[in-house]
Amino acid sequence: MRIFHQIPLQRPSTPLLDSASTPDALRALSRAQLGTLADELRAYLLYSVGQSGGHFGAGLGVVELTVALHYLLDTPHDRLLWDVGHQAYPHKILTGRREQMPSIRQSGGLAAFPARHESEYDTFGVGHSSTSISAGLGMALAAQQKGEPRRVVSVIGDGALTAGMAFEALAHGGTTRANMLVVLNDNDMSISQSVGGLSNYLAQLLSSKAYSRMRDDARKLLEIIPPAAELAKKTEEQVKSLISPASLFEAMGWNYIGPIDGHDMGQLLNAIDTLTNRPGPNFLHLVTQKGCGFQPAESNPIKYHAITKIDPKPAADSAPSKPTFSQVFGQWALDQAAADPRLLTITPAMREGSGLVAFSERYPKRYHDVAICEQHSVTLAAGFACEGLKPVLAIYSTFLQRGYDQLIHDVAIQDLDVTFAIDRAGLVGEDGPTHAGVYDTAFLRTIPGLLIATPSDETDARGLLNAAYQHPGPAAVRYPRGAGIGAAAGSSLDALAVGEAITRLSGRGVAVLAFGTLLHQATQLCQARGYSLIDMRWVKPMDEGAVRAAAASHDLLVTLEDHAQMGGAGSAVLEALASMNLNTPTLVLGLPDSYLEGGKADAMYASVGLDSAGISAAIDQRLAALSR
Ligand SMILES: Cc1ncc(C[n+]2csc(CCOP(=O)(O)OP(=O)(O)O)c2C)c(N)n1
Ligand SMILES: CC(=O)[C@@H](O)[C@H](O)COP(=O)(O)O
Ligand SMILES: [Mg+2]
Repeated sequence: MRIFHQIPLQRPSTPLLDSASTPDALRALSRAQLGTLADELRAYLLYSVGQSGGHFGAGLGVVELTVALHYLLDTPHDRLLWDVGHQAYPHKILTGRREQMPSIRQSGGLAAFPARHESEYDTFGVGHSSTSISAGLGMALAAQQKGEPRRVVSVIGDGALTAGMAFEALAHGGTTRANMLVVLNDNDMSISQSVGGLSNYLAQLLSSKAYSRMRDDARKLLEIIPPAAELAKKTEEQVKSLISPASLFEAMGWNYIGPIDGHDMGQLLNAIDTLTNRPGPNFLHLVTQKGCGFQPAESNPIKYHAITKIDPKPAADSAPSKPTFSQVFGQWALDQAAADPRLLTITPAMREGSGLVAFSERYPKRYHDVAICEQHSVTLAAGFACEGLKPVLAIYSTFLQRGYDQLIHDVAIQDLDVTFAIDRAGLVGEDGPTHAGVYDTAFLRTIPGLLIATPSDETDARGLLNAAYQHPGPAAVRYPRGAGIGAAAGSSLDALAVGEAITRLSGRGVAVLAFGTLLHQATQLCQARGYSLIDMRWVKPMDEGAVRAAAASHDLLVTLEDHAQMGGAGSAVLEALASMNLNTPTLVLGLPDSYLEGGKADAMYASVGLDSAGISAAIDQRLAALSR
């Protein structure tokens, strides 16, 4: 295998890859050519992610696997599913999208993850983890019911396998006769280091005698396994007797083979050929390296989970960057933890993104990475709260969707003291619709007793985190990806008053009621036109006094939020007005009832009229309509 030390800035020469522009063309190559093809694919992947930015280490780790799967399967007739989909760049390159790769994650470009509308080779849309076994099983059982001969392969990482949903699917699949192969891509990494009992268990499988024997003896056998289907059964038994320890997966009804080296093309081809031609549920355990073939990513897979695009001429002295909301939260957690020994933090596998690296180092015993287990993270917090501790769950808005029942049933009904630090609220940009945090206000505000705060800047983020934390029941603070306006967050542990809005500008005619950081898109307009600007701060409890006063003294109310228009804070204002029997005209500005493809977040907001110009135009239009 060729090892790279730098990301090529020039398009590499890839003659074999050029000739394999579709899976059909790939399948015309000889087995002996596949190693070279993998090297070229890796070179192109490095180049194209350098041009576009995006998910990086995971794709590098499945280059050989991707080649082997498309070589052996009759894709797209046979179904190939990628869990999460952040490792699917090599798959996109091999399935006719190579020339578009530099556009991935950009407006009008390729989607960040497999997407059914993008290609017939993308059999299942993803972004969130741990869905591939369930969806693959559904496809395999459908093929059975329809009497269609079809192979189904789901590729899942060791991180994604930690989720309960993956185990629900394994438990079901093992009891069926579905013709399906699950490939476990075990690189001992999630975004951070893999954690938990499953990770320990997989490590045990690797260090078992059987694996050592495989490395010493069975490699030769695997290399000579005849691929023909009629010999599959026999060779499989031979392989199993040599390299398969009794495993949890076997106990669940899966025919487990492995672990084998996921970068060894010969072993991969033989094992996949054998197992995709064997009826019933099969499970292949691969050992791979995240970032494989790119030395800096091999040494630091956390840093290279995803990268920004390579700037060929980086600015000499760029201004110091503003802290992100995640960093503001991380600093707040450190400060609050120093003041209150009851505080602990929980993350479902998003330590880096949530700003908790320093906390995990400073307070290792009060820090809990529960792996990709959002449901568990919510109920775990409930358990801590029952014992008088003060759990703070840092969770992305989009991933909290997974823990909705737990939030209602385990936390809110029991009025437990859990603080939800909801990161990535609003549009997240390049990751696109699967990761948009634009539904949380709607699904949270229907839950009795749960407080919801929407800071407009860093200072308020801190003050509202303090308020949520000091509130003796469940409370959520939602804030967006990236940095805000750069307001000083300070070091105060003082709470902002619960349910109190603040008037930022007092004016006439129009009152903008803003929830969250989009407030700043309206500031200039309000100043220029003499409108009122009210920072609502809380969706729940809503400051009804402020709404009533604004309604009484303005001709038009405008609500503004980085959330779905339907069911969001604007809807809450409309409900408040109705309950107060007020009928002041109200314009609700939020995200439309559609899925927005990924791009730069600012441009995405602008495209739906949620930038200064769009807000101004919408207000003018409504004022004109009112004056008719
Ligand atoms: C439900 C859900 N929670 C969290 C994430 C964020 N996330 C994306 S990739 C990833 C790590 C996945 O690890 P693994 O499946 O082992 O793949 P690897 O990156 O190691 O190849 C996480 C936590 C997600 N996409 N979906
Ligand atoms: C695939 C996935 O879910 C994560 O890798 C996600 O892309 C991280 O997003 P942030 O960059 O916002 O942390
Ligand atoms: Mg992994």
